[in-house]
Amino acid sequence: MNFDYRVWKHVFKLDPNKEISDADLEAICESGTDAIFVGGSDGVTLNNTLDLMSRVRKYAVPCVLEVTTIESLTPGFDLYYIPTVLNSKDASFIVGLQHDAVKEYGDLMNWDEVVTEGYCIANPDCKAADYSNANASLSLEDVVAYARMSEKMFRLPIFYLEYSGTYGDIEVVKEVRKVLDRTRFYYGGGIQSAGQAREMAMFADTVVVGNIIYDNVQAAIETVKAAKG
Ligand SMILES: CC(C)=CCC/C(C)=C/CC/C(C)=C/CC/C(C)=C/CC/C(C)=C/CC/C(C)=C/CC/C(C)=C/COP(=O)(O)OP(=O)(O)O
Ligand SMILES: O=P(O)(O)OC[C@@H](O)CO
Ligand SMILES: [Mg+2]
Repeated sequence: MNFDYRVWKHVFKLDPNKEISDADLEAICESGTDAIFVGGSDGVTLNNTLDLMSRVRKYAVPCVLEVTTIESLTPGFDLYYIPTVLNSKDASFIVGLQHDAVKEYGDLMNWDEVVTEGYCIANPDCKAADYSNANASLSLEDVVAYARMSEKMFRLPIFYLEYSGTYGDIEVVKEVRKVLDRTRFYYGGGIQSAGQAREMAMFADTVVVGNIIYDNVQAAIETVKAAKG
């Protein structure tokens, strides 16, 4: 197990609001992926988060909570990924919810476990865009500027290009690659096959695979080797 998120090339994102059988969960956790992320954009509660965490914890794989609601925060994860939605029209999703959480938990926090993700949501039709009130109809130049801001202005550890639910534009991914050096480049959205995982992994540092887990677990598992090479 390697807990250094800076070397992860492939991660699975499990949604606490979705059912997964024990057999499929075992296959996912033992697939050779670098980490399991727990997160979703709706229906995430403390109960379903705790349930999924305890099931993933049976396996020797790093387990990360991607925090989308303050109610689902719980100890027990290896790392806490905190999104800031760079292209939100609502300051709550850029710094507001994070401010509320740090006010409440600041004294308890182990900052070594906290990793901030600069999210750029590029699929206007996804739930995450709706939930965070993002201006997700972006040109290539818009996305590249958010990537540059993440690294050069805000020194964020992660820039996350989020196409949740749809396969992204490879030309955009290629251009983002060119402007990121120290900030880690996460790509997520619509990966349904080994070929797509391999294509995105040529440019992104870390490939995130989500929904296909629930539709075709075998196809999901094949993305691991494809992304990690
Ligand atoms: C108590 C305790 C254990 C404390 C530990 C200390 C600690 C780590 C504290 C953290 C403090 C902190 C700063 C917390 C942040 C709190 C918070 C609520 C932040 C908000 C972050 C934010 C802007 C969220 C919105 C971003 C977003 C929309 C993400 C969605 C990404 C995603 C999961 C997309 C996929 O969704 P899905 O449901 O799968 O969608 P589809 O159905 O379309 O596939
Ligand atoms: O569910 P998919 O479309 O694979 O996207 C993965 C991840 O980026 C969602 O936050
Ligand atoms: Mg999903």
